[in-house]
Amino acid sequence: MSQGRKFRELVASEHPLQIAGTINAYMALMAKAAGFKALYLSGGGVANASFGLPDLAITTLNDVAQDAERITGAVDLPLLVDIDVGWGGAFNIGRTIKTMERAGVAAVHMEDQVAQKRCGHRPNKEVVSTSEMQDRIKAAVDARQDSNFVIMARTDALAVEGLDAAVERAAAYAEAGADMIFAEAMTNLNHYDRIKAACGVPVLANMTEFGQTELYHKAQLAEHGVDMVLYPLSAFRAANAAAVKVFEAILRDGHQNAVVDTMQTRSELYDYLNYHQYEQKLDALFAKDK
Ligand SMILES: C[C@](O)(C(=O)O)[C@H](CC(=O)O)C(=O)O
Ligand SMILES: [Mg+2]
Repeated sequence: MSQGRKFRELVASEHPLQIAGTINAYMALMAKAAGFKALYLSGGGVANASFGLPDLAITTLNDVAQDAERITGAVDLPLLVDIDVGWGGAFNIGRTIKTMERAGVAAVHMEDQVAQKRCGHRPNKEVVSTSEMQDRIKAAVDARQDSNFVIMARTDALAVEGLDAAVERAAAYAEAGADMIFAEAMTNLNHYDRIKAACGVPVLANMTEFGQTELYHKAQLAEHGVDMVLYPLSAFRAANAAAVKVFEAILRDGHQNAVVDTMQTRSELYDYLNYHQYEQKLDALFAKDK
């Protein structure tokens, strides 16, 4: 079964499907072990973590594809990838879709912001016209090889044009061929009901922290028409705060004893990596004559 098909089946069977943001392959292994069934590669995360850059349209297709491929190479769960605005015109978008499919990705989300995009939860966003975004979607749909590969359209319009416009856009994007809708930066639970009723396809809610949207319970979201709940950077933010504490403690104390208890142990690390199995294989392959 293709990864796209797996993703679609999960969306249909989980109410709602919770999707874990995993900044790299090792995080993906941990999210799978914790029980998540679908994973996410954040565009902001690639910019921040892999490049030390802000989420402001600085990273490119190849940057994101490389990180995506590292995750799909390590974990077999379906991966949703943030492709920002698709990185160009129709043929660029087509190339993006083909590259993501080749990288083993299940689904992508592409947004209706202008090329100089911003984080969805920051001020001064601008969106392209509805018809321009419909063209982006048509180019993406046309380029996919597997008809189950998921093209999700994200609308950032709520903050720019208001709810009615965002609802209309969601419907227009589904009509243009988007399989699913990412309702970005909603400020009320009822917004999801409106979007869902208008577009008639599965809807994603973004539970990113410190943004415009309250951190709702998954059951509340499901009651309001949400099919997928995204936690794009939750583990990344937590790991970052932990790292800062460790750096500060080492410099302050001259040793790391005060923070060792907060660390994942060597044996836990090895469990996630299946380390011992690799070692045993080495030993079996290259047995030393004693
Ligand atoms: C989902 C998102 O596009 C991402 O890149 O992870 C961001 C998340 C964030 O900045 O908190 C967004 O919502 O724009
Ligand atoms: Mg993003």
